[in-house]
Amino acid sequence: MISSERMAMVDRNAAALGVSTEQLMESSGNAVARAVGERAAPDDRVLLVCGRGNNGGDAMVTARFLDEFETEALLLGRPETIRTDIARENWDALVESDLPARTITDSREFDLDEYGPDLVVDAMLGTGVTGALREPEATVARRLNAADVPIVSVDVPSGVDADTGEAAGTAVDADAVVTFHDDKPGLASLDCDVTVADIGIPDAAETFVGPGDLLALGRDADSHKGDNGEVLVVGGGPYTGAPALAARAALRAGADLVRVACPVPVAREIQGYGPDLIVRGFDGDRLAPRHVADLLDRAADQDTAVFGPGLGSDDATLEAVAEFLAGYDGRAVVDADALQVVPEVDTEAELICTPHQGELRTMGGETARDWRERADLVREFAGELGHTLLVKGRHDVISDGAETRVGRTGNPGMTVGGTGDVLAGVTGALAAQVDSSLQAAALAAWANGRAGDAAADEFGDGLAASDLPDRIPQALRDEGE
Ligand SMILES: NC(=O)C1=CN([C@@H]2O[C@H](COP(=O)(O)OP(=O)(O)OC[C@H]3O[C@@H](n4cnc5c(N)ncnc54)[C@H](O)[C@@H]3O)[C@@H](O)[C@H]2O)[C@H](O)CC1
Ligand SMILES: [K+]
Repeated sequence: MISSERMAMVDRNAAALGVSTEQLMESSGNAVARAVGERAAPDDRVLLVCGRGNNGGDAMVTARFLDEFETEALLLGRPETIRTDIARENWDALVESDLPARTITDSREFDLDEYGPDLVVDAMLGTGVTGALREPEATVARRLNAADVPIVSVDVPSGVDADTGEAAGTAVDADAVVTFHDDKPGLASLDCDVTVADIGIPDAAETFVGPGDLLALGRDADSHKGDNGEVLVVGGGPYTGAPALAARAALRAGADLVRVACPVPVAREIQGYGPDLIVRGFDGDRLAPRHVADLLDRAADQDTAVFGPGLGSDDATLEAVAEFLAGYDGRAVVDADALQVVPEVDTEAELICTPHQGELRTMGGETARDWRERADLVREFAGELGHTLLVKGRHDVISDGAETRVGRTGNPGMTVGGTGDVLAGVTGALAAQVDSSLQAAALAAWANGRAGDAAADEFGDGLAASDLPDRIPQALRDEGE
């Protein structure tokens, strides 16, 4: 099963791998033609009702594969208003090839008897539908439903939400659906025959994080709690730079407000780094259990907490981390020494743990040289922990026990100290902006690696962790093909 949001991501990732949407449309249209071929008799009249989006584009391709039938393509709207280049090219190809193709702009022009079809292909709207069908689609759908003619829908019956199976108004009552790549959650509840067609999307488009995953950002902006997230970084003690790196990275990854909680001496030093960070020190030179109540208070107003950068591994510090997590029920990123308390702690919090392979072993997890084997081990361990794991390596493996993604950006120069702190900060910021922890962690690993690659272009193996944060914004942008 795949949601429409994820499908759009996979589609974009496939294009980044060199499998264009145009190629996918060709396969989709071909698959629909095969399904029609199985249902139609020779000389049958087949009417393809095409909308102006890519769903319609699929059926325009289908028309080229159905020349043994009496096929006619009907476009709802003027060709100039076709919404995508690839759909328009497929329409133009029909017209140029002198294949039967007509357009109507007004539903009053739609008279099914005029075509007398033995079968109708419904390609008015696919996953791009929002709300109730508008005109002329709504009237056309009603007339198709009223006629006694079999309907094969492309991807999803027009007007139906592929995620829920619901329709906000009239929707096509399909006899069969040819859906692409994977089954859609909304189709099961419909009374029709569903065929899933392989359209040649490589597995890599789902497994490897890519530019398509950026679609998780900035969508549904209205539905988010705080606009772009508030992050609390808890770190510092034996190390000063770590919490500052994480905090700066979180800002660059789009968090609106980043607060740092750290020992007073560390706070003084971080404040010297500039005006962007809101730093508040706690007494002493290490995190200790006496600080926990105040931290829980502060964390309650944040979207995410980032725990670990530079905290060290004093017994009292680890005890404080465990106490914090036991009392916290929000979303938190846990990194570095703080990771070792995770397996023992009983928490309501939703954690994203970012160990390297050594830290993973300390947590009780197993690892393997081969990334595919490692991905299986990480998925099992994430399932046992009940948290999301982002295991760093040449291939970063991200899993929540159910789904697994792999990030393959980055370079050997990134083994320098501090790049993990940057990643923890980016993860915290993205976890404050994206609904799914898995998605946030996957995107963070990918963007951090890209920032590292951009830094390596300039500095080679001499790159420093502090080169990364300012390269995060570009790394979170889709530069297109
Ligand atoms: N995902 C893939 O890998 C592939 C999918 N393909 C097909 O493309 C469609 C989705 O195409 P898209 O252009 O995004 O959207 P639609 O064709 O569904 O809609 C187009 C257009 O319609 C307008 N619209 C939205 N809501 C309504 C409404 N209620 N009434 C009228 N008009 C409406 C809106 O402007 C939309 O932009 C997918 O289903 C597959 O069939 C490709 O083949 C490539 C591979
Ligand atoms: K459709």
